[in-house]
Amino acid sequence: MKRSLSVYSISVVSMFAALTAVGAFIKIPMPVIPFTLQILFVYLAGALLGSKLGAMSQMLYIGIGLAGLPVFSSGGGLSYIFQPTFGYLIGFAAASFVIGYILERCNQPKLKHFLFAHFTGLIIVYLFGVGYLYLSLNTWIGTGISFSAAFYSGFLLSVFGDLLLCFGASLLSLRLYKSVPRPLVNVSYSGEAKG
Ligand SMILES: O=C(O)CCCC[C@@H]1SC[C@@H]2NC(=O)N[C@@H]21
Repeated sequence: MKRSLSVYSISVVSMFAALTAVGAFIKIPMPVIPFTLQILFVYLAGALLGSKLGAMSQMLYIGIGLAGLPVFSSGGGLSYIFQPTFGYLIGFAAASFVIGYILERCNQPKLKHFLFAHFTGLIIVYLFGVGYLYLSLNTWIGTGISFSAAFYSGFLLSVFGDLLLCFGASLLSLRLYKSVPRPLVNVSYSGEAKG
């Protein structure tokens, strides 16, 4: 069966790309890496849109930013791939995919499933983020940083806030999960699933 993206799924993918951009504007400046709300929408995209569309929303977000719109926490443009925070953005796409993938394997996900999926997503975001931060600062940026300093500024300073968001996103997903028609790829705009 050929699966096509419905107007509804294109709309929700675009909406989550836009919400992640809003999350980038809500930020608390910190040394090296700002604290932002982007990860909240990564959690929700994976949980509510599923693996493919969740990842698509984040890839759309990255694409819009690389195309030049200033939707990232420090602007946008193709050269953003050289920013030390670019690894987190790659992590967003990977994390939303994995969150959706985990939840697609649960028949009726409960709070513990959302918590587990979102926590896994958090680990993925930080693996990409801290790895890229360390690599970029020690190569093309040339500032030179020890791994413990990268771990401190790229993980420790923000992870507690992201754990709170993980909990909040899990509660919210539990409430909203049933109201999102599934599978989203072949749902018409009226919300009816096509055979
Ligand atoms: O340049 C960007 O737009 C990406 C910023 C990434 C910020 C990361 S996401 C995980 C961690 N939690 C935060 O609040 N900030 C960092």
